[in-house]
Amino acid sequence: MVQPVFDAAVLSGRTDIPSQFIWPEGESPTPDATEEMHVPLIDIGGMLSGDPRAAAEVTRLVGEACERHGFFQVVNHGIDAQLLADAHRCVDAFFTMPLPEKQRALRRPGESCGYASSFTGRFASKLPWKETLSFRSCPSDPALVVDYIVATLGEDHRRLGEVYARYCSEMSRLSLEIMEVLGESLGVGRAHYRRFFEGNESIMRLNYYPPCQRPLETLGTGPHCDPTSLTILHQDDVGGLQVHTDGRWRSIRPRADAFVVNIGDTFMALSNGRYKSCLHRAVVNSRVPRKSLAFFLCPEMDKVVAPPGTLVDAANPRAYPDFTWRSLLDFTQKHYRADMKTLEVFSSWVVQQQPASART
Ligand SMILES: C=C1C[C@]23C[C@H]1CC[C@H]2[C@]1(C)CCC[C@@](C)(C(=O)O)[C@H]1[C@@H]3C(=O)O
Ligand SMILES: O=C(O)CCC(=O)C(=O)O
Ligand SMILES: [Fe+2]
Repeated sequence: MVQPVFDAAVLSGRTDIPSQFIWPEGESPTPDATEEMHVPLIDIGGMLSGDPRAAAEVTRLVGEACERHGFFQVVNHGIDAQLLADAHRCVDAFFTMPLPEKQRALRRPGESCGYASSFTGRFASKLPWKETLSFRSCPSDPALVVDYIVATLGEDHRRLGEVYARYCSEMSRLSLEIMEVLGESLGVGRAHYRRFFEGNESIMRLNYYPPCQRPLETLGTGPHCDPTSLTILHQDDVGGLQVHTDGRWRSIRPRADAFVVNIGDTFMALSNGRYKSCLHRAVVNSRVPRKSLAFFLCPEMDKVVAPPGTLVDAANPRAYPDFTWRSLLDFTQKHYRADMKTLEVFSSWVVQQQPASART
C-alpha cells in the first residue's frame, strides 16, 4: 500500500482522513466529555527551601501518586517564564515551515532523533496525527543541541538551537531535583537517583498536533507507557493529554505554570516496580494546532539499570532483569512499538537472551 504523506497543509483540504490514521474502535477517543484527572500539584521550590514540614508533605504526595499512577505536576520549579515562552514560540516557528525545510532534519529508520511527520515510513497502521522533532541532550556535552540543530537545519536556526540548549539544561536540573524527592520517598536517600542520573543522556521532543477534520477517529499519540525514566511535559493551553487510571481515560487540564511529570518504564525498573509507569495518550481536535514539549530523562546509554539493594528482599524479589537504556531504546526503535506492555515484553526478551545458566 502507498504510504500517505503527512503534510497538514495537504490533508486539511480533504473531509476524510487516510485509513492509516484511523484507530480501531475501542482505542479511538470517546465522543463524550472526558472526566478530569486530579493530579497532585507539588511545590518543588518550597520543598527545596529547607522547611522540613513542607518537604515531608511533598515527599508523601509524590510517593502516593507514584505508587498509584506515576503522574504528578510541579509548580514553583524555577524555569524562567520567558524561556518557556521562547520554547513554545520556537515550536511554532519550526513546524509552520514548509515540509521540505523540516525534512532537512529527517529522522531515519532505527534512529530516535530527527523530524518525523507522523511515522508514515515507520508504521503501516494506527499512525499518530502529529509531527515531532527529537534530539539528544547530555549535561556533559553542552554544545550537543546547538550543534545538532545547526548541522541539520542550518546556521539560520542557531537561535532555536540555543533556546532548546538552555531549556534542556534547565530540564536536566529540574529532573535531578525530582530524583532527590523520588529517592527520599522510596527511602533510599536523596543522593541515590540524583547520582545515577547526573550524567544523563536524555531526549528532548517537540510535539506538534495539527488540527484534524476527524478528531474522534484518530489519536495524536497512541496509548503508551514511556520507556524512558522520567518525563517532564509542558503542554500549551489547548489540552489533549489523557491518562488511563481506574479503568478509564481522564484528561490533565493544562496549567501554564506547571509541568506534568510522569514515571517511565526505566524508573519503574529502578524502583523494583514500586513506582508505576502509566498508560497515557494525546487526543487531537478540529480547531487549533496543539503543542507540547517533552523532556525524556534517560540514564547514560551503557549504565546498568538495577534497583538499589534496599528495595529488594524476600517479599519484594527482583521484578525486572538488569538492562541498559541502550538496549531498551534499541528495542523500541527496531523491534517493538512502545505501548503499555513494553517493559514486560522487553524483560522477557532480555531473559531469553541470557544463557540458561544465568536465568533465575
Ligand atoms: C524513546 C522514546 C520512544 C518514543 C519517544 C521516546 C519516549 C516515548 C516513546 C513513544 C512516544 C511512545 C508511543 C509511541 C511512539 C512511537 C510515539 O508515538 O511517538 C514512541 C516514541 C518513538 O519511538 O518515537
Ligand atoms: O503531547 C502530549 O501531551 C503527550 C505526549 C507523550 O505522551 C509523549 O510524547 O510521550
Ligand atoms: Fe508519553
